[in-house]
Amino acid sequence: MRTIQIHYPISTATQLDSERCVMALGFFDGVHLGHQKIIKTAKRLADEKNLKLAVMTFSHHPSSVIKKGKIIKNYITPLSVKVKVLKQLGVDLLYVIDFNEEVAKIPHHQFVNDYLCGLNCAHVVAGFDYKYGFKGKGDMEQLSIDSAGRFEVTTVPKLEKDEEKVSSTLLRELISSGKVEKIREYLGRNYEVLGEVKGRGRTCTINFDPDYYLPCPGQYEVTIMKGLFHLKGICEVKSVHHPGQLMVTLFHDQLFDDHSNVRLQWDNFIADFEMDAFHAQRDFRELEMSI
Ligand SMILES: Cc1cc2nc3c(=O)[nH]c(=O)nc-3n(C[C@H](O)[C@H](O)[C@H](O)COP(=O)(O)O)c2cc1C
Ligand SMILES: Nc1ncnc2c1ncn2[C@@H]1O[C@H](COP(=O)(O)OP(=O)(O)OP(=O)(O)O)[C@@H](O)[C@H]1O
Repeated sequence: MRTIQIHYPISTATQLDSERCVMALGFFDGVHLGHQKIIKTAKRLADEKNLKLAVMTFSHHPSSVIKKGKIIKNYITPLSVKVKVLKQLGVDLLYVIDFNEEVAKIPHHQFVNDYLCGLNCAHVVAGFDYKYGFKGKGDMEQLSIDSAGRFEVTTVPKLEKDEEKVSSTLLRELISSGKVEKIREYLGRNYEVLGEVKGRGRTCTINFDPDYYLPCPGQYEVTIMKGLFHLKGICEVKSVHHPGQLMVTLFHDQLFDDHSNVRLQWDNFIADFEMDAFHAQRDFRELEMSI
């Protein structure tokens, strides 16, 4: 997969270097099951048309520039992780737009001209609620008008679960309320943080990208994974903590080399420190016995 950073204004060189493609549009934080539906739809079309599969996303969430509603600064999948997941989904070209105030002011028709037609799109795929262009004035109906027949448009209908849109917002609400065990139902995988382990024996430190969106403070049952090694433990998320670092107490000695790359999987919220928010999926006493 080729990753192409795009700074404003988009350069003619980038446009001339582009390859004919089917392009999926969105921020894709988490690359949840709704996002996967967009990307898989685009991949099916790309395979049928023998074109490259492209994804266009942003370096950081538009809310941090537009400052409308909640400003999203931490991510379920920081960009480096999003790149890994998109590559696994078979994406050939990843366009990462440096979303800043100038980009936010691009009118919808100019965005289509310069960033979609300009990057050789034969077919554009996005979800039912995708917005683009200054003030978010462009929507999927407008996209067909703005295309002016230069590319085809596929709108993917809403993927719901329990009559609710599967969304990054919903995932953030689950994570920030400690309901990490429910993430899998919306993400298609458990919530995890990629990082480096330091220390041996029963306690270790995990260093990771500080851009990750962390669960609410409390104690969590976690699994540290490296290849076939899966080690269970307890991780404390403190309200004031070293950004990008977590301590884990393991049930068994770990012998990973320092700075080994590991995955920290969030299994279960056990309790917050006052023990008044307690909803472990397993009996806490049973868990205590196993430590
Ligand atoms: C080039 C471009 C410019 C945009 N400018 C704005 C903007 O000025 N205001 C806005 O609210 N959304 C803008 N958006 C849409 C945002 O990317 C984002 O989808 C929207 O703000 C939030 O949408 P959502 O909360 O419905 O997902 C722009 C999108 C693109 C691609
Ligand atoms: N549940 C869903 N069903 C269909 N399309 C979706 C769904 N969720 C997101 N999409 C589409 O996926 C692309 C990425 O959207 P975006 O990154 O805004 O995801 P989101 O989950 O809606 O995020 P947020 O909750 O922060 O608004 C867009 O084209 C959007 O329309």
